[in-house]
Amino acid sequence: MHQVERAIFDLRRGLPVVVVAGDTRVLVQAIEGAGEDTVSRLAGHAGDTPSLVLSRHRLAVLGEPDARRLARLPLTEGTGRQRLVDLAFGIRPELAVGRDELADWRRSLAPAEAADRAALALMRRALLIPAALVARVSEAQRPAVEARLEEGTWLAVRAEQAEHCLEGDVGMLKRVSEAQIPLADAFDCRFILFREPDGLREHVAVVIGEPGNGEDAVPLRLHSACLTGDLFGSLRCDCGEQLRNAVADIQALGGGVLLYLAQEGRGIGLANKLRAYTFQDTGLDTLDADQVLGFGEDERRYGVAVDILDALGIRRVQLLTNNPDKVAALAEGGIEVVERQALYGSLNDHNRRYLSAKSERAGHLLDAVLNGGQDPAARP
Ligand SMILES: Nc1nc2c(ncn2[C@@H]2O[C@H](COP(=O)(O)OP(=O)(O)OP(=O)(O)O)[C@@H](O)[C@H]2O)c(=O)[nH]1
Ligand SMILES: [Zn+2]
Repeated sequence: MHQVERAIFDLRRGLPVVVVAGDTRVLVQAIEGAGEDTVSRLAGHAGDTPSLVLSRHRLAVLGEPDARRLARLPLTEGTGRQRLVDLAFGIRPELAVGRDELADWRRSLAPAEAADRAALALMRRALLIPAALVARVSEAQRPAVEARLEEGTWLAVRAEQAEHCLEGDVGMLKRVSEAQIPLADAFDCRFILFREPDGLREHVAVVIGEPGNGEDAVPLRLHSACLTGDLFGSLRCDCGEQLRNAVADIQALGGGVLLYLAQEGRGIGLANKLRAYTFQDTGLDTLDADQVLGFGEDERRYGVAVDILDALGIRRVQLLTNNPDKVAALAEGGIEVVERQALYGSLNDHNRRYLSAKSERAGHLLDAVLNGGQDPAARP
C-alpha cells in the first residue's frame, strides 16, 4: 500500500506514475496541472497515443446514454490543455468541443481495463478531478520507462492495489492523540484524533460527557467537514449551524459522540467543492454540479466512522441526522441505530436551493425546514 500513497502525492504534484497491470505498463497523469504539451509528452514517453479515462458520471454528462461504467476516450496527439479540461470537467462540453466531434469521440470509447480503473481510484483518493490521462507503454519505450523507475524519477504501483485504495483497511485506523477541550456548548469534551492507515486523512471523535457506559443508545452525530460552513458560517449550506446544534443537542441528551469526518464536499474535497459552487452559480443544483465534475451524488463512505465507533466500544446509537444514507451505512456496518433525531440549521435565500435539492433528489428529511412543517423524527 505504501506505493499507492506515494503515487497519490506524485499525481497531486502533476507527475506521471506507472500503473502495472499484469504485463502491461500504463503511464497515468492527472488532468489538473496538465499543460499544453502534456498529451504529446506522455505520448513520447509511452510510445502510444494517450486516452482520457472518464467516470460514468462524466460520460453521462457528455451524453453517453449507456454510461454504466467508466471508459477510455482515445485522444489525438495535438490535444491541448483546454480541450482536456472541456472533456474532463467543462460545464458545456457540447459547446466547447463541438457536437459532431463529441459524437465521434463517443463512438470511439473503449472499455476500461484494470489500469484505467486504478487510475480513477487514485484520482478520487487524491481528491483530484476524477479523470485521468493514460498511455500504454510500448515495447520500444519499455526500457526507457524501466530506467526512470529505477532511477526513482517515477514510481510504479500495482493496479490491484490502486483499485482498492478507496476502500481503506478495515480495523487499521490509528488512535493517535487526544485532549480535553471545553466547548462553549459542552464543557466536558474530549477530542480524540484517528488517522487512516495510509496517513492521508484524519478524523476527530469529540466525546461529550461519558457516553457508552450504560445500556442506552449513545447520541451520535456524523458530521462531514465543511470548511466554508463550519469555520466561516457560509450561507450556502447549513453545516456550521448543524455542527454547533449537534454539540448542544448531544450535551442536552446527557452526552454522546460527534465524529468530525474528513469528507469535505460530500467526499470530493474542497478544491472540487469550490468548482461545484461555481457551476451552481450558472444554474446547476448541488448534485448536477458534482456530476459535471465526474462525481456521483455522494462520494462519502462511512467505514471509517464504523471503525471509530468500534474503537470507542459503541454499538447502539441515537443518530442525529436527516440523511437516510447515514442510517443505512451504520446499520450495514453493524451499528444498531435505535433512533433517528432530526438536526437542522436554518433556511436562508442562499441555501434554499441546496436544501431543496437534497430533499427532493437525495431523499434527505428536511420538510420541517423547507416547509415549516413538523418532522416526526421518525424511527429508522
Ligand atoms: N459537493 C458538494 N458538497 C457540499 C455542498 N454543500 C455542502 N457540501 C458538503 O456536504 C457535506 C454535508 O455534510 P453533513 O451535514 O454531514 O451531511 P448531510 O448529508 O447534509 O446529512 P445530515 O446528517 O442530515 O446533516 C459537507 O461535507 C459539506 O462540505 C455542495 O454544494 N457540493
Ligand atoms: Zn457546508
